[in-house]
Amino acid sequence: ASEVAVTKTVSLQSEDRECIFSDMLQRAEPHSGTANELRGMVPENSTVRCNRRCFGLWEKKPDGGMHPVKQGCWTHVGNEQECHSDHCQVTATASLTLNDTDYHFCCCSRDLCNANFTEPPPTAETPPLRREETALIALVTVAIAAVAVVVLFLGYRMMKGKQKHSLSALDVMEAANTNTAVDLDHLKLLELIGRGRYGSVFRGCLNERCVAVKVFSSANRQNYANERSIYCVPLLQQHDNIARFLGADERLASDGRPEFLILMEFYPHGCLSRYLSLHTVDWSTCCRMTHGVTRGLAFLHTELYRGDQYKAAVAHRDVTSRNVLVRADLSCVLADFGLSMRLTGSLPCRPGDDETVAISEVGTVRYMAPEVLGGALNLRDCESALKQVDVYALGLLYWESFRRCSYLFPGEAVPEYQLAFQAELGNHPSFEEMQILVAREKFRPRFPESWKENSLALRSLKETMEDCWDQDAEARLTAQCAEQRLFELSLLSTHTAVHNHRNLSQGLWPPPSGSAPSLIKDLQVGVVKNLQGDGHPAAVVKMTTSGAEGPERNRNSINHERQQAQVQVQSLRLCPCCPPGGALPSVCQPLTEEDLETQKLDPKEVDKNLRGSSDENLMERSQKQFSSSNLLYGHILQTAQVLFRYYQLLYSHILQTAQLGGVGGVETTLPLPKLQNLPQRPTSLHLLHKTNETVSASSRLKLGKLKSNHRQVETGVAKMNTVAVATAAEPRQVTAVTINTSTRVGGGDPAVSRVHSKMAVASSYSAGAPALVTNSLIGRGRTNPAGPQLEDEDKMEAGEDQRINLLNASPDEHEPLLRREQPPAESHLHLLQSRDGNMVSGRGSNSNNNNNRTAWASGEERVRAFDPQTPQNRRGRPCSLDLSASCTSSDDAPLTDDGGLSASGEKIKRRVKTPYTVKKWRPASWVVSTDTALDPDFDFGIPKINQSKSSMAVFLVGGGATATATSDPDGITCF
Ligand SMILES: Nc1ncnc2c1ncn2[C@@H]1O[C@H](COP(=O)(O)OP(=O)(O)OP(=O)(O)O)[C@@H](O)[C@H]1O
Repeated sequence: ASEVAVTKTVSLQSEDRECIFSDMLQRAEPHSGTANELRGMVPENSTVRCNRRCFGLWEKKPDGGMHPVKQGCWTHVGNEQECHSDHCQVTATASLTLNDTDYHFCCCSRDLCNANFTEPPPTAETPPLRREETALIALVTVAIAAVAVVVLFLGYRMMKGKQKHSLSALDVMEAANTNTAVDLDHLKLLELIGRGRYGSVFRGCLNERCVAVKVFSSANRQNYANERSIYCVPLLQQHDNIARFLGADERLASDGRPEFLILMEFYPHGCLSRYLSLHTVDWSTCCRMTHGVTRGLAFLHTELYRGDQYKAAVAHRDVTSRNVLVRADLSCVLADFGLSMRLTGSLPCRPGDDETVAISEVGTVRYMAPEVLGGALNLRDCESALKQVDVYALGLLYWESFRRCSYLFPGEAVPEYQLAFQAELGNHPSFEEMQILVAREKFRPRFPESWKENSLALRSLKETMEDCWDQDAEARLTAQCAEQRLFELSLLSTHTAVHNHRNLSQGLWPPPSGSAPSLIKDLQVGVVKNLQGDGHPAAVVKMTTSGAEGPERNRNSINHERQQAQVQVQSLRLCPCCPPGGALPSVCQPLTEEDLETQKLDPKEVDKNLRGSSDENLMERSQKQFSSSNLLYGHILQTAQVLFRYYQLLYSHILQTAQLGGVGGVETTLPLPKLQNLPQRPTSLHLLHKTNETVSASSRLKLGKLKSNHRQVETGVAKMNTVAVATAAEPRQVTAVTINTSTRVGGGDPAVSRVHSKMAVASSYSAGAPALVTNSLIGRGRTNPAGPQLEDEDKMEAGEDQRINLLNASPDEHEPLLRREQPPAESHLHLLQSRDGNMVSGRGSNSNNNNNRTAWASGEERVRAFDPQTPQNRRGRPCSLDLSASCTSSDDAPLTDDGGLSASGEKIKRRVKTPYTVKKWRPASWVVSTDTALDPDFDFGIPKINQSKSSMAVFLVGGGATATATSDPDGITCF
């Protein structure tokens, strides 16, 4: 036991420590501490004997010095591992701040180790932060994170942009069928050939090849990038009427700044305005030029899929005659896509945002559409709106072009070239001036004085221009429709179309021959030329039904396929309105041989024309139904079929008339040609004349400014509607039919036969069934809706200053371009998804026909784009100049082979009610009598029926097979 006690004592003694003792707080004696008491230890010289551990507490005085507060034995029972150090080391956790005084605590386990303290090592834990510091740190952290995110995002964007550019470059190579071998180092710039708003154009030489090089300064980089990216739109470069792109590059200019180059094919004639300022053009050239531009634009506007390639619809947004280039063969291409914009399924503009401004306020002021000038662009349907803007400018381009068409100014000087509105506003119209003139006053370029001639070509041409620059954007033609119109115009023989009129006006027709004429000319119906001739002489149906008297009558003709023309009338020379054996009325003149000649077309040539106007490049590749010519051909064929049937009936009627009227030498019964004899490829379309206008220029002005319904009425009825009625018998006589005009019918006394009525009747002598009801027009007046159209050439400033500067300066060069200095609208709009969630092929466009999408696989969209009856077409305005064909809906079955007399009432209704323009439709009535005797209630053969002004009716008089209404006048059936 004593040994154990000794061991314990030794052990206790070994654990004892001598610690410094002080207590500045209580001034206590060292021995007064509880622990010391417990252990019974006695302090020695401010030291105290402790059990193993000492401690010290120091405070930091304001002077910075550390003073002990308390030192002694550390008796805290805690972690046994604590305080085992030989040095009294202050730890972060043992430091605290009280009342702004820092206290340092330490403990240790060596004798006198608490006499002083040691600072914690620098790696020791940092003291806890204050709240403000923490908040600050958090804030800074968040800010840094945000900046990092932004930087990352921008970096991503830049990377994407670079990727895009490099992709574009690849596309460029692909599209231009070039490769990296195109070495711009070998490019030589030879001469400056033009200067635009965004760059200068040089003729250059690259590897022996003549090229055009458009050089953009760095300020116009965006324009350059946009133009390049549009050229790279898949499939675009395959189109014949889009300028050929050869490559793009950037390099350092002599001043050290970057400049950007676009290489293009060199077009020796330069731009269209330049060419037209130097040359006049003939009809076919002019048609070909304008048709080419239109074809290019139509293609640009069309959304296409071919295999895995997708071509977005693109709006050009700067269609001007300076942005059309002329090839050596005088065909034209669309160029300058610096402001162009991809249009896709989604709506690109949102009202109110900056992009919207970029979308709407671009272009050349002179060619800006009224809705752009007036800030009324339909931003809810940008795709359509932007296409309509293009078509407006296209109309102006037509005007500029055809004013230089020598064939439209026979016997007089062709006026100097003028830009649109140049006569009114000079070379540099301001935006405000254009706003007033075009948007507010609805003014449009005037048609030259000599264009008032109501020839077929001129009327169709003017109508097409007007339909392009219509104030109502939605009523404008689509580019596809315009293309079709131009194609049809190009098929017209101007010589006939223009000169016939004049010949007739001047009474140049030869006197009637004694024999029956082989020519029957329907002065109201128009012209149909068929392609497939067989060498037989052509026949022309000529029939006077226009009420307009005198030399200013409309003079159209129907010229059928020669096979048909041969239909047993080769020896017949008969003017249907001539009294038998009587003097030939002045209006009833047979066609001259010259006219006959002009009606004949070389089938090969026309075939070539047809082929040439198709999108054969694409078609051949895809073998899909893209080709417009196919569709056109469909239209043409349809037209020909309808007209041919009309011709058959007319012909029959004429023969019957001749028979009844005692014209000798004519067989009384001639079988109608069958439908299967129809021409396979008609060459031209039926185009209607109007009666000559008698309104004065001033009244035109007023009418034009009012953009009245007047024109709408006329366009509504100015086309032929052909209706085949009943089935049984062969038609014998058909009379027709004018509105607001006087008409000669039959072969009797002109005084009797003249019908002066709002409604004209064709009394039909028939074996029981009326055969044909024809409404051929025709009111008076003008067609130009927008403004005074007669150009007073005297007022036109002539002279050199009117000419555009051929090389370096455009009259518009310094025109303000109403575009903010921001990137021209990011043209890459969402591809497939429309805002309303529809996919490209599905989005409707509130009846707009401007959203043309072509599915290469089916061609269906393309078909719809051409079909005037589809809801996609604006306001029912037909593409074709031929009402009877173009307005026939696709589900209108063609007339049957048995003579075409089986059309149902429904079909009749549909066909008759197919308006030229829906909104502009005005009533017309057709009455067909099935009685051989005129009803006494008829006034000059016309029943007195109150014609509704808001509806149209077709009446079958006396014994018609179909009766659908009970309230009609007796004996008259209203369909
Ligand atoms: N590929 C080309 N071949 C021949 N001449 C060209 C070619 N490209 C342009 N030019 C000529 O250079 C002129 C300037 O063309 P550019 O496209 O730079 O300007 P612009 O179309 O006149 O004006 P903007 O660019 O402002 O619309 C054209 O008017 C044309 O005469």
